[in-house]
Amino acid sequence: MANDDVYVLGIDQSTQGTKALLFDTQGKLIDKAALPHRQIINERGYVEHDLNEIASNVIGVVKTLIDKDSSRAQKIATVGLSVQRETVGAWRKSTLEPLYNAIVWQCARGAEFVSRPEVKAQAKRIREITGLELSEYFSAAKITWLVDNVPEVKACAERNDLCIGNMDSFLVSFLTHGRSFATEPSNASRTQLMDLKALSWSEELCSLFKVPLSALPEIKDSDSEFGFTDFNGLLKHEIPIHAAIGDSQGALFGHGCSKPGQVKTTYGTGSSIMMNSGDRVSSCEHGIVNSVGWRRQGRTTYVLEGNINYSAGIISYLKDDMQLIADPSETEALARAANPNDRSYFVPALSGLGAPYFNGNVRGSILGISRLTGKKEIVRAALDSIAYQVSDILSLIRKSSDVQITQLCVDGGATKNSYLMQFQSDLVRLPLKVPSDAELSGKGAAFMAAIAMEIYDEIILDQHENESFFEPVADEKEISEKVEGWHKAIASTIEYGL
Ligand SMILES: O=P(O)(O)OC[C@H](O)CO
Repeated sequence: MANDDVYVLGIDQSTQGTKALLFDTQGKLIDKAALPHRQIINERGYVEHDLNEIASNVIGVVKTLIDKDSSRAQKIATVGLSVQRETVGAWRKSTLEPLYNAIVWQCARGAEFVSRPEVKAQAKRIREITGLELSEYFSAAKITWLVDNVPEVKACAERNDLCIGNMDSFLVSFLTHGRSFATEPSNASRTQLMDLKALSWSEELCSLFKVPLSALPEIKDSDSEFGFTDFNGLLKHEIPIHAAIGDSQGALFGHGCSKPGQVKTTYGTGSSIMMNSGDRVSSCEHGIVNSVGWRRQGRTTYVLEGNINYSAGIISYLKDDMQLIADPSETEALARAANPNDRSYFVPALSGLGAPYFNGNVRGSILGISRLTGKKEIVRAALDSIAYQVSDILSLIRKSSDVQITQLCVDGGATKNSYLMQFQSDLVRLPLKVPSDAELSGKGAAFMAAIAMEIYDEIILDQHENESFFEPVADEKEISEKVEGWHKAIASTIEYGL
């Protein structure tokens, strides 16, 4: 088959849904399909996903693409998988039958275990081994919960019939009908079970978190051949799954941030701010963690990352809960029309504050209101809070690394808001690059697979079309006064919350 007659597939299995993206040999996105899945949330706030529903959606999105043009069934040459991170499942090795729903990254059910004194006493050691703060956010404590609460998990472990893994290894198992069971370091580094330098499972941590080591997948390079699939007969032939990556790292790769010092921010419900930190694990400030970006052809790229609990999600809150707006697109005009003399701040601690404050008890606030403060000003303060939080994390990343940052690449729905993008650029004093393509995570996975298969040349990572830029223009003194006000607002909110 001539190389100009092939397509590359990216699967983006994220928290809210599953997408299939089809790229041509020039790397142009030619079609996509998406399916949502249920968010299963119980009265205790535990968050789960049905693994069978997700597996069937992966097939469903590929089917939609094939149904539109059946010639695609023989032209797709490879697939890369990008997945929500930390979410973890357990299934039978022999039948692939899930033993429980996947426990989603947002789910705090591991909190009791990580707060036990004997576990907390290991926090420093855990950080030394994994680069991560001890937290129920990562997969390890979620697995502990599965082992302690789902009898079949223990029983299958005893019979050597257990697989435990993140969404990448689950999909690899499912798509290859159990012939492969493998993960890679960008996902494994978010489990809190992987030795960040050795890139292997830590026996010490598996024992601490009661994780049966033999049930964990093999850790391969991110651009390895993970096995072959024909998507349950949808394709005319089996194709190699030639990349797997965590979605945030996939977006970094999709942005083309392949050099140290390159940074991206994703504006989702929360935000991940991530910098390529090169081939070494850096020492970093409290609030920032080290993870693996990817390992390709035997070479590891590390990243520094900070996460915000509530960033662009505040726009949905304005719409659904406060009912101040009918549609997110209204926020830009409202913010631009806001009174410049209004000094109100919106601290969006709707589910506590993440990095760098890490305070789960604090509740949100709106401060500094006056007769100047109305709907427009509240909307602007909410948008500004997104940019302030990103800027706080970026300051920590800057302190953690001596590599100079020269640009911030951004993605996610909120990048359409040019008021927000301009304010972000003014705050971080960096040019912002907004790509025209919205699907950075799936693109990153697809491109990684296609480069590994020599369908694309590495140079494709630097080729972007129709991107837009924002340059810092605001007066620096004015910005630093605003930032000072923001930090006072945060401090007062935390004081009240405690
Ligand atoms: O599915 P997303 O895009 O919300 O990303 C989830 C992250 O990977 C969680 O760490």
